[in-house]
Amino acid sequence: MPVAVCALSHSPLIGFNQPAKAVEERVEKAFDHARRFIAGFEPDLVVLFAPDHYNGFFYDMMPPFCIGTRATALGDYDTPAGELSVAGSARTLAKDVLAAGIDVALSERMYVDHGFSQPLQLLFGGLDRVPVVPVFINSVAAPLCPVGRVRQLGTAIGHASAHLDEQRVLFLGSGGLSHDPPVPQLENATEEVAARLIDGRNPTPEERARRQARVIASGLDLAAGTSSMQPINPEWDQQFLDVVSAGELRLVDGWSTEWFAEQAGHSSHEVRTWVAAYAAMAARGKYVMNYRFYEPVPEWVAGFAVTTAVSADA
Ligand SMILES: O=C(O)CCc1cccc(O)c1O
Ligand SMILES: [Fe+2]
Repeated sequence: MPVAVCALSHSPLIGFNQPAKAVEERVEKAFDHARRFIAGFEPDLVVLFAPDHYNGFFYDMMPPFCIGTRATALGDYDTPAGELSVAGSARTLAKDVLAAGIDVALSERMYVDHGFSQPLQLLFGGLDRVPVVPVFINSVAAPLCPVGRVRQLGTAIGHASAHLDEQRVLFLGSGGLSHDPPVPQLENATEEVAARLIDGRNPTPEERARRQARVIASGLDLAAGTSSMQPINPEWDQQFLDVVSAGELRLVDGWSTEWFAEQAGHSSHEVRTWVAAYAAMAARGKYVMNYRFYEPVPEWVAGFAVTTAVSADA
């Protein structure tokens, strides 16, 4: 039963902010490579690990991780809105992961944002092109669980995936790497912002536009060197890719939550989605990262990486 991985950064600023033409072309080539890799693999199930940015998950009920048995994309920025084709295997995976002792939450009405919809759009051409199990990994709403727990979640999903009806499973991770976009934090938030983080579903179009304009502007500032935001950290990003490439995922158990934010910005926790995807892969046997692209793209507020991996014995 073959398995494969694709893990890549996302940025909702793609299509809004224009990096240098050469940069954009290199990223587009990386997307092309990922698309061809996936088309060649022909997955009959995609397990998609992604974060949320206070669009679908709020502090009124914030789980460390959650499997959606149904899911709807909200259509933030210019990503598509609508239902994902969630596979029945979502329920099986939730049951098996719980049985393995990992307390994953379950949602029959999961709302997801660009973290999920962008890779589905970019790699498959839409939200409903492939059966998917959406797995939310909290990567912004402090307090976060130890990253080692995310590794264990990935491991449990990997083991459980071996018993599904679907034969060809792609583990897809969406997020990271180093970046620090202006995502608000509950600690020292104003009353108004706190209310939005606790229960901010269904913002008015004006509210959403205002918020998105602020993030878009932050990318232009970062690129212009006029930002007070934490910069992208290419060294940290390359080291993270080295660890994943070497299959040394256990190292993440020693990485503190504070260390991520200090080194690579608050949103660097989105690499938790990579940890889960690669841990799932590792649970199915030794893997080889057969493609690795990296480029810092300040206009998109992202250390931008695209990787794929296959089983070592494939
Ligand atoms: O809209 C938001 O709150 C944050 C948007 C955002 C920006 C850059 C990179 C990301 O990964 C990301 O998610
Ligand atoms: Fe993100």
